[in-house]
Amino acid sequence: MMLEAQELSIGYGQVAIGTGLTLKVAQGEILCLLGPNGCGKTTLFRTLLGLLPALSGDVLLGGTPIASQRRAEIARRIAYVPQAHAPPFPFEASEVVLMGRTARLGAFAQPGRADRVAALAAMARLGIGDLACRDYSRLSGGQRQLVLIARALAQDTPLIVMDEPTASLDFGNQAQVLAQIGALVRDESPQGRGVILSTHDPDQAFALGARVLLMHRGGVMADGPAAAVLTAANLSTVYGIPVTVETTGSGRKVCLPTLDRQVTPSETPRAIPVA
Ligand SMILES: Nc1ncnc2c1ncn2[C@@H]1O[C@H](COP(=O)(O)OP(=O)(O)OP(=O)(O)O)[C@@H](O)[C@H]1O
Repeated sequence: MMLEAQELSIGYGQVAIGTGLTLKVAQGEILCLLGPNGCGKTTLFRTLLGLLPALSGDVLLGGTPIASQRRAEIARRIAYVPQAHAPPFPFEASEVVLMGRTARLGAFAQPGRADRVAALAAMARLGIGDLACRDYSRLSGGQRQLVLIARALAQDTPLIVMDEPTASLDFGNQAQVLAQIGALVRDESPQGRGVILSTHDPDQAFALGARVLLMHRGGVMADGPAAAVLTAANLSTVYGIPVTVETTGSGRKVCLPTLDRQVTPSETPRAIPVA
């Protein structure tokens, strides 16, 4: 299963947020999307999932344009972990996870016992079995994020798209979730799963051994292995601050902003009017 986009333009109405976006991710791969606030990562995800129409270009899921696929069909191929928000209605956390099973069943189908078992197993795997009966709307931001990741696991798809999956997690849970993402990609079905995630922490791309797509000024600045894309020069250009990339004693690369030589904050990209 492969998700790919060719020369995609993304945006809202007549206003393009990004253009010329070409990317692909296959099972067994992690693609890490990095770019400043407001550069269009969430917009790109919503377009890749068929939730927002592309302004131009195609999104192919399993070789077929996503616009021609039914929602239940898409939900069997790709799960989405959005940024966690408080929902307007109270649900038990396990019911939220169960929605991952319902999504793949299609309209009117009811989840059965096997679906409930799968939902609880996904929660147990992420170490949040004890949250099953808690009111989701009263969980902390980080607990909600873990519930949404469990929902994606329960959906059991070959591809998962995660929008800043570690954003509201504490230090320990960030490491736990990164380890889970690594495991998901490696040890599931023979081909593994594919994951696309966005993050504001370039070190995570190194930790995951991910391929990186670096967004800048409405386009793709670079796409390739983390070590090739996350150079001091590229990071300094994209984020507008001096950055060095160093190697730790254990051999992992880390990115360090130089705090005493701050230049201008990275500017919020302006929308590109469609001609
Ligand atoms: N529904 C909408 N209608 C019009 N413009 C929108 C809408 N949603 C987002 N935008 C604009 O699109 C641009 C890209 O937003 P998006 O949320 O995709 O960025 P992002 O890279 O995910 O940001 P962050 O890193 O801060 O989460 C922003 O300028 C934002 O204001």
